[in-house]
Amino acid sequence: MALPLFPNPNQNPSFFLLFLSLYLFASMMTLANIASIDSGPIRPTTPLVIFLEKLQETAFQTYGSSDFDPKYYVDLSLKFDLKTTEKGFDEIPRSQNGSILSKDLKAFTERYFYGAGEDLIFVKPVDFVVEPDGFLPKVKNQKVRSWALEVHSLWRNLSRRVSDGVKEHPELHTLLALPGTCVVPGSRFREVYYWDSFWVIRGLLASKMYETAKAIIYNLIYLIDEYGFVLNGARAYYTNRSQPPLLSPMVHEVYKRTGDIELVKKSLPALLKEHHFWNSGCNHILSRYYAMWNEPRPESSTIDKESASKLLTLLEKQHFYREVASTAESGWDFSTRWMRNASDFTTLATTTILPVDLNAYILKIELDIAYFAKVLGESSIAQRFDEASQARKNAIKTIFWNEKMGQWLDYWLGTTSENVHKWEAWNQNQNIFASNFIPLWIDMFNSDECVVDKVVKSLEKSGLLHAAGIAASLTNSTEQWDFPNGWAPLQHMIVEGLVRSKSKEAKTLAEDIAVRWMKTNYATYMKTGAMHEKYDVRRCGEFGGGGEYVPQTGFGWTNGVVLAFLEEFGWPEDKDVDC
Ligand SMILES: OC[C@H]1O[C@H](O[C@H]2O[C@H](CO)[C@@H](O)[C@H](O)[C@H]2O)[C@H](O)[C@@H](O)[C@@H]1O
Repeated sequence: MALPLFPNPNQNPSFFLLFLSLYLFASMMTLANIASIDSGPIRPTTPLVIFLEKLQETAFQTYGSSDFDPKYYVDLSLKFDLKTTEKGFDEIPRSQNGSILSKDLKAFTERYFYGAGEDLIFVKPVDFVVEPDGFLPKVKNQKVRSWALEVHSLWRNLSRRVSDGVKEHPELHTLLALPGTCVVPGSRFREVYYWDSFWVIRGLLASKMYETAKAIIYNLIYLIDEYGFVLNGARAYYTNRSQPPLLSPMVHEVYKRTGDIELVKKSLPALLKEHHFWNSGCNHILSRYYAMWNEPRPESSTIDKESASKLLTLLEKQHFYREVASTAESGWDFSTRWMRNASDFTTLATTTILPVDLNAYILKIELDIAYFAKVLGESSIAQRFDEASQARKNAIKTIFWNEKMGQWLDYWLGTTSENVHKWEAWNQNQNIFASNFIPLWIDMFNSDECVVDKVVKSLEKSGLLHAAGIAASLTNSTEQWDFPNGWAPLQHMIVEGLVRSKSKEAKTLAEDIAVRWMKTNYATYMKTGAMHEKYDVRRCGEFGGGGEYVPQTGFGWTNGVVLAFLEEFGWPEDKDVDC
């Protein structure tokens, strides 16, 4: 969702006056959303999701919280129609207080459901070969090369197609009927995820698997055609929100390697729709995350209800649930980045934050649309998006850039009519997060030598750099997108931004970060036979993260970033493979 924002009057006095009158009317509308408790849009879910949530709740009460994964229940598919299943559910024997015996619930689920993930079929991608021609030419070290080939082979373990049953009877599944080959993150994430797909594609390109990369893009375009935007993931319970919008760079990267003009032709209308989803259409705009949902997330319903239990009124709970879903939309679920009070999860305030990274991604969409339009000879679209990208670039500079820190900072909107639309320095969140460096990924910023110089110095002394890469934040919280976790996407975007600049110092830093990350993954893989979605960045090579680890499956975006880094940097001769 987008929000018009005033320029900083100190930096841009002329813009300030120009927008003052236009803004008064718009701000009345905006304030209604921000100041009141939950007046936002809702996108209803399906009867199946509602029923599976009921099953999830029952399972939680019956089996208890130990090792309980609520998502498992909303991933089940039905053997019979919903009415028959509901009847079977009502017939489960219950004691006087309503409780159910474990054995009865187990018998019910076995009789009425297929297991989670059974509606996705393993496939060998059409373009997979054991050792692709021209695979990672810079990797000479034999030990590293054979590891890289193993990582490459993991694409077979992560590739799926949606079973015909889903296409014939979508009402029996929460899985959505994507048309082509899918690559899933792995572990409990059995379905396609939006932003994960970007790093999966980066790795597939290093693996020369162009057809699979295109199939992923066409799946995401299918979601835009069906729903108007790319969903968080390909499940019926994800239809109320998106995820960080990275379709345009996926198309750009694949086009660069293949020159496939058909791909660009088919992508452009979808990207225009997606851009519309993230923007209200007026000039000079910055966007925020805003889910169309104010109830517990179905895939985590038992957890969300527990978190909301200390809130007293329904309105407070609804407001909190929208913040939770909106934070999931950010991909950073969860982090103190989005909390007013770092020790109180119920103070999530994501919908009142203008996030640096989201706006960098939307700027990239605008730049990519302008580029694709030029390739296709659509000059009026090209011109419109050249202008839009200039406007957003200015807004990013004006609202987010902090000269003293050499970082771009999230901007917190006020909640009263006096302060919501007035730029104030103290509304910039001065805490250090990896997201404060993401605009460097955009060429408009990494081509500015003065900016790069400041950002490199700032990153070096930020405290985010550790033995295993870049931490998500400096706050030592229990939230997974905080210290001590380092995530593949953050390593990659920052490194790529540094590499694209002209600065030698930036390139050296990029290689240093990439090598730390690759060594961590190498060591973890040697120790455990897999790579994980995130790492404890304090300890080199030490597996760290929640969630189960599945040998030989790896994790989609980690595999992708490792292969992308090996392609870019090789394995420097003087770097030992051991941690
Ligand atoms: O389990 C519930 C949440 O799981 C997802 O979030 C995490 O995994 C995703 C897949 O790798 C990743 O894209 C995201 O950044 C992670 O935080 C899901 O995206 C959430 O919406 C969901 O509630």
